[in-house]
Amino acid sequence: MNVKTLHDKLIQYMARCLNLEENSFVEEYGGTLQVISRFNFYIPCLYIDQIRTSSKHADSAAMTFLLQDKELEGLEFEKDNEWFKAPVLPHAIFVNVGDQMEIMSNGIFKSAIHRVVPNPEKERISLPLFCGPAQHKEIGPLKALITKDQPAIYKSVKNYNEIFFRYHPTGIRPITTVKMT
Ligand SMILES: O=C(O)CCC(=O)C(=O)O
Ligand SMILES: [Fe+2]
Repeated sequence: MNVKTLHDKLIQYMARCLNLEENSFVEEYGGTLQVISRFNFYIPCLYIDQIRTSSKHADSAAMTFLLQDKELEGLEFEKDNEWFKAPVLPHAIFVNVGDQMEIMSNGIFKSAIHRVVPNPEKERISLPLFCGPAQHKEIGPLKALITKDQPAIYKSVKNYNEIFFRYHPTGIRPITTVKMT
């Protein structure tokens, strides 16, 4: 199964979980899936507290597929102000919800806040695939998820990656800048 097939299946199931027509998210993407891959190589590092704090983020993508280091843990997720370690599961693909899925689902699927804790002695690698709509496509909360009781909480956006990389280094959580006021 290739990445597009896996990705599209997953967002079809996610649409069905919300009682939506199964292609609702696929159609919001406008027919193009953009996949950006990155190879993360973490050198041994003693500045554990600084890196732990500065690496906190949620991904800009809609969905991230992440292949983690086969031996070394390091990834942690935040829930209710507590941090939880992602286990080392060789060859497993971790799936994260990113900001663009939070926007399209009108806040129902929350983007996962995570961070990486460096190891003082060993190198670590990871390979994320950031999947989302093409950047020229405007996306927003799906119409079927906007009601009188639950109005749109996010604005429609284009090129969210640009917004993300403008705000992320400043410490402002990028998704908060596209909230309805
Ligand atoms: O290295 C990891 O396990 C996570 C990397 C990550 O969160 C990212 O590249 O956005
Ligand atoms: Fe990430």
